[in-house]
Amino acid sequence: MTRTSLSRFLIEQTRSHQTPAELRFLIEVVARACKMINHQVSKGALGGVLGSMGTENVQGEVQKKLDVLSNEILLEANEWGGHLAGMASEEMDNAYQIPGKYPKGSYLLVFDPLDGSSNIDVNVSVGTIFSVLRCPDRNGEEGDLGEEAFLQAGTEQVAAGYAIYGPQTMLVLTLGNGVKGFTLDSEMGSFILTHDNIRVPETTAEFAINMSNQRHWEAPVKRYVDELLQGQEGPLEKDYNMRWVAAMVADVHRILTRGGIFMYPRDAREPEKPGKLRLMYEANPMSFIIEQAGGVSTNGHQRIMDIQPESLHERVAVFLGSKDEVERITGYHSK
Ligand SMILES: O=P(O)(O)OC[C@H]1O[C@](O)(COP(=O)(O)O)[C@@H](O)[C@@H]1O
Ligand SMILES: [Mg+2]
Ligand SMILES: [Mg+2]
Repeated sequence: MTRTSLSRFLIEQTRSHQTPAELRFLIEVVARACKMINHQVSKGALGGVLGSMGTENVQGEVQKKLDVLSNEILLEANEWGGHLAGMASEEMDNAYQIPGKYPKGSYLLVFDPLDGSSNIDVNVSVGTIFSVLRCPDRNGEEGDLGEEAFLQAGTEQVAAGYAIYGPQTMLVLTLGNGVKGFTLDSEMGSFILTHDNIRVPETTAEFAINMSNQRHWEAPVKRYVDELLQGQEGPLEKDYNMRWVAAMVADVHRILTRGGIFMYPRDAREPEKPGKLRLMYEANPMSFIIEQAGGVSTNGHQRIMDIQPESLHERVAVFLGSKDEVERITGYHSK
């Protein structure tokens, strides 16, 4: 059986003029960093990587040792590539400019270095989410690459992907022409194409939401979940199953594999925030992947990828997955 590695796949993309060489190189470097993170994650207690750092990130969340380590791995791997102008991460207060005169590379990389970090210490799947944007053209002007350069709608993404560190380590990638899944062959040290054309089934009987927040939800979400729970006897006339891994990567990966709807609505716990998940690091890359796989992604009111970000660490409500279900709950928001 001939196997297509991620490198081979990317080379073919460049040969057929679908992916610029610089972007190919950037994805290769990110994939290499994900392999290194995978290695650290898999060491667990043996590597002394479990537990908290005792610090907080810009969003006031306690940082795990692996949050910080994964962030450092991604920064270091990408710092000298020449293809990037800057990076932004869930774990850094401000955007990071590649040292040297601006502009340098053509792209910007944004990432959630370790998603689902509450799962680390209990040995459940975690992941890395990333998104690639073009660096705005500044006509050769020098100076700091400010936060504004990153504030681009999700529709501007040129690539997005995630790595999932689970029973198998996989890299799922879109370059804007469908979604491919690569499984890490750890003996060879390479990602091998195993899922050629990932598609989200249009209908589903599975949902994912943190039910413990039910009393804080807004009316449309309460109504929809109540209908799901009524099963056969309710208006949707079928029984639904529920799953919640508490790592967006793992929940989205399941939806890409067998359909479903993922929801993290805004709620009354922190009414001033539009949701928990981060627009730039989580919602936009996952929305790009889901849409490229034939699914739908909204914040209940509009397509997530159409939202114009106003700040780097902006949050957003998320409803994504199988078309019929996402359209139903989005419709409930307008009633
Ligand atoms: O614990 P909760 O509130 O259910 O939240 C789970 C959500 O939080 C997140 O873990 C946030 O990600 P981080 O671990 O990167 O902060 C999502 O992956 C997941 O969907
Ligand atoms: Mg996350
Ligand atoms: Mg994270």
